[in-house]
Formats: sequence, structure tokens, C-alpha cells
Amino acid sequence: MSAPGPLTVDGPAVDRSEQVLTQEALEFVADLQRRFGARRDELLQARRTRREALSREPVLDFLPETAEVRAGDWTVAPPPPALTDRRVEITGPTDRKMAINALNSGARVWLADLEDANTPHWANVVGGQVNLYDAVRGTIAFTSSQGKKYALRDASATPVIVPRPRGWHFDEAHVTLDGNPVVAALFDFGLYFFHNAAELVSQGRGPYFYLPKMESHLEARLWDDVFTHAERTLGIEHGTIRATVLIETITAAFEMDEILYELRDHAAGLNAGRWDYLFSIIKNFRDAGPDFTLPDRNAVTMAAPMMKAYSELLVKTCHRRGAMAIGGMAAFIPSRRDAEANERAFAKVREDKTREARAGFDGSWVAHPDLVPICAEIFGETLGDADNQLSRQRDDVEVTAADLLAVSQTPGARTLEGLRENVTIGIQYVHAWLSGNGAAGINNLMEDAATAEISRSQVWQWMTNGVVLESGETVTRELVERVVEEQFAALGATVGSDVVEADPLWDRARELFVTTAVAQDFPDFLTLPAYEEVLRLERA
Ligand SMILES: CC(=O)SCCNC(=O)CCNC(=O)[C@H](O)C(C)(C)COP(=O)(O)OP(=O)(O)OC[C@H]1O[C@@H](n2cnc3c(N)ncnc32)[C@H](O)[C@@H]1OP(=O)(O)O
Ligand SMILES: O=CC(=O)O
Ligand SMILES: [Mg+2]
Repeated sequence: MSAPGPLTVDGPAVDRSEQVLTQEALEFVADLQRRFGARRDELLQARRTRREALSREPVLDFLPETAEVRAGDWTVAPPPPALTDRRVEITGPTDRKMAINALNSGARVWLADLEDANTPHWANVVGGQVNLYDAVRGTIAFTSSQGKKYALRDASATPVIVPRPRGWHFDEAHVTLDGNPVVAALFDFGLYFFHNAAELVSQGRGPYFYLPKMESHLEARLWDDVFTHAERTLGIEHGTIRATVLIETITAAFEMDEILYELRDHAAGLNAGRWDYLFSIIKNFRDAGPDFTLPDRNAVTMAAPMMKAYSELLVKTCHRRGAMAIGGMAAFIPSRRDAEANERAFAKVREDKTREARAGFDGSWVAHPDLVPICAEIFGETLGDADNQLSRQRDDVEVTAADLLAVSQTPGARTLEGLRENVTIGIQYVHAWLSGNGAAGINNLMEDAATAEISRSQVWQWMTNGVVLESGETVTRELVERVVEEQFAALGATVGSDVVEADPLWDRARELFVTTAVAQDFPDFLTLPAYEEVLRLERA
């Protein structure tokens, strides 16, 4: 381990933080930061360079310099026993109650989310690690403020825990090394790995991760180097760590083989992260003119030609390489209070999971415990006695660069209603995020950082490209500002105007939404200025 520097932790008090923020664990994180922090910075610069090239010429293609990797006959390491059956995976934040509910849900895997579904308030970041520590050991329990008691039903049969650290772009402001914030991904990964790797191995499981928002195979190479170093440092056998990579950026879709190749000793699969994928398409082609403006957010389904091409290429690539293909999130959430909304959500999720199972995915995500049985049933019908569909090759699938970029073939209209929904969802989500909830049910849809990014970036794109709506109106800054005023007033009617007035975060949410949706310089991530706001509020 390299000599630990003056790693400073400076955040509000969090219950039991001393249990995870130990001297040894922080030294482990400091070592990761020292070794890999600068490479992360270079990779972020490479992202900016690639995006500048795209703004000059909006074309992407499979990389000529890695043609040999794509043509080569190689496979990733076989899945470990704990990850051979992933027919249903529940996702959710790592707060204590939801962690227990997820672990009792009957899913095969719990994606313990420190990312899209989590606001990185220090309490969530550190509290999440405390909860994961207890979850790994089967000791997690909780009593709600109403006195309801939560505990594991059967600690020996809980889903496999697969945390998702934050993406490479994020820093953890509360932890600094030599005065600079540490890379949040290294912090999230490092703490979890340090405390839990050996314990998980002793249980016949392992330190498994989902890796979000990568934009290139070089970013995967960095993760692979981090994994190898972390295993060596703690004396954990090489290849014990297993990662499932979200293919959720348009550039990564052109590098699926390469990403698996870089991680081949550590790879478990790829996941079709459809929401960030849409965001990435809008973001990268935001100034590329009408061919790249998508219709209303709700009109873009997985049946759109470019989405079908992306998800089928993912299955084909995975199975050729012996890796699991995991489906994405249908955003419809059930309601225990509204039978009609519940039925609608069940039907939509059924349709989505059926399409995925038929396409060859090995399993998929659900956002809510009530959806676990549906996903398990649908994949069960396809899988029969098998654990997965790894042996099913999709040699029939041929996907070209043009297929992945067929944005203009996406059916659907651009409507004033769509603009209104983007605005109202965006503001409500930012409010939830600032309040500490990274996932929220809004209009019976699951909203998280990825879906909110679509909303605000679509407003930016429509405005910047002067999209003419079905109503005949052109999207201008004035129109967006008018819609923001109207939707904000309407929110008062829904949420209660006294509630909105009493809570200053509503105004901050509106301002942040407007800033990120209409700013001339498009912020790369909505969550970056939102995090600045969280830090400001913390200091106030
Ligand atoms: C694009 C992507 O990255 S998708 C992946 C990231 N996003 C997510 O993980 C979102 C996951 N889902 C959620 O967070 C939640 O389902 C929400 C916020 C959308 C809705 O949650 P709620 O409003 O609490 O829903 P609801 O009231 O129906 O919940 C009923 C019960 O199920 C629990 N529950 C709901 N969703 C989950 C979940 N994903 N994991 C664990 N428990 C859950 C609730 O905690 C509640 O428990 P309780 O009865 O003990 O109080
Ligand atoms: O993380 C998943 C996504 O769809 O985004
Ligand atoms: Mg995502």
C-alpha cells in the first residue's frame, strides 16, 4: 500500500460512521486515490475531447484500433455460482428500511444503489455503507418512526448483494486527500470492498459490483486495474470481484466487446441501462440538429429501432463472450392504493420483461418488490429448468453503427404536453433529490437521476434546436420559462401551495431545473450542480 496521505473526512455526524470510516479503511481509499485518481482525471478529459469532436461532426463508429478484440475468440471468466441465476434483480437505494425490504423481496440479486437512486448526502453515503455492512452479515434490522419493525425473514436466503458505486464523474466532497476531493467511485467501492470482501468470500459469495455510466473501454480498464490492485492488497484471489457493466452511454454501445475484454477476469455481464442511454444520446447529440431530437420522453420505448438494435447487440455480445445479459428498468411502478394504476404497471412490466426474455436476456431489473413475482414468472417460463440463457447465441443479430444511431426513426410526437411533463417531473425530482431521496414515484413512474436527466436535457435540446411542437408552437426560452411558471403553480395545487411555500427547497429545485435545462453551457450532469447545492445547504 502506498503511504497514506492526510486524508481528511469532514461531514455532518452520521450514526455509526466510526464503524465504516476506520483508519485502515480510509488508508485503503487513500491508496486507491493516489494510484488511480490522476488516471480518472485524464479519462474525464478524454470524455470532453470526444464530445467536442461529436459537436463538430455527429458521427460514431466501432473503433478501428480495437477491431482485433471484436474479431477475437475469447470469453470472460465463467459466472461464479452465486451469479448464475439472475432472473430477477431488485434495485433500490441503501436506506435501512428499503434495504431490508429488498433483501426480503424474493429477488435473486439486490442492486444496492449508491448511484441513480441515491442522493449523495453524506448521511446517505456513510449510512449506506453501514447498512451494507449489516446487510452482508445478515444482521440488519430497523424500527420505523411509527414503530414498525423490520428484520430479515431468512438471513440464509437473501438476494446476492451487488452495490453500484457512483460514476467516474463524481467526487466525494467530504473526503479530501492533499486538499482535493477523492473520486466518489473509489470511495464507494473502496469502503465496501475493504469491509466486506473477505466476509462475502467466507459465505460463498463475493464482492460483486454494478459499474455505471462508463463511456469507453479505457474507463473499464481503469476499473479492472483498481480491482486487481484491491484484490492483491487485501489478499483476495484475483478474479473474485465480479462486475456487471451498465451499457448506458451511446459511446459505450460501440465498445461492448472491448469493455468485456478489459474486464475479462472480473466481468459478470452487461446491463441495458436504457434511461441513461437515452440521456446520453440526447446529451451527445444535443446540438446536432433535428435528426437527433427525440419525441416525447414517454413515447420512446424499447421497440424504437435504435433501442431494439442496442438491446439485441448487448445480448449477442454478452452470450458470445460467456457474459450475462441483464435487462433494464420498466419505469412503471405498482400502487397498493390505486388498483387501476397497479394493473397498468403490471401489464407494462409484463410486456417489457417478456420482450427481454424473448430477446435472450438472462434476467432483468424491477424497481419495486411487488414486481418481483412477475419478472421471476416471465423469465421462469423462458428459462425452464435452466438458470440462464447463456448458451443461446444471437447470431441472427446484425447491428451497424447506423442502426445504433437511428434516432430519427423513433416514432412519436413532440408535444406541449411532453414539454410540460418534462418540466414538472424535473422540478419534482430535483426537489426529492435535494431532500435526500434519489428515487421517487411521480405519476406512478419511477423517477431517478437517469430519468430526470432525460427530462431536463430534452428541454435543452428542443429549445436549442427550436423544435416545432405538434401544436405549432416553437420551443423557445420564453416558452420554457412560461411552462415552468405554469407547472410550478400547478404543483402548488397538487402538493399543496402551503407545503411549497413552507419549503424553500421547492424554489431551489425550480431554479436548478431551469439552470440545467436552459443554460447556454449544458451541464454534463444535473447532479453536479445539485450536489453543490446540497453542500451549500449543509454549510448553511
Ligand atoms: C434508471 C435506473 O437506474 S433504475 C434503478 C435505480 N432506481 C431505483 O432503484 C428505484 C427503485 N424504486 C424505488 O426507489 C421505489 O420503488 C419508489 C421510490 C419509486 C417508490 O417507493 P414508494 O413510494 O415507497 O412505493 P410504495 O409505497 O408502493 O412502497 C411499498 C413498500 O415497498 C417498499 N419498496 C418500494 N420500492 C422498493 C425497492 N425498490 N426496494 C425495496 N423496497 C421497496 C417501500 O419501502 C414500502 O415499504 P413499507 O410498506 O415497508 O413502507
Ligand atoms: O441505470 C440504469 C438506467 O437505465 O440508467
Ligand atoms: Mg443509469
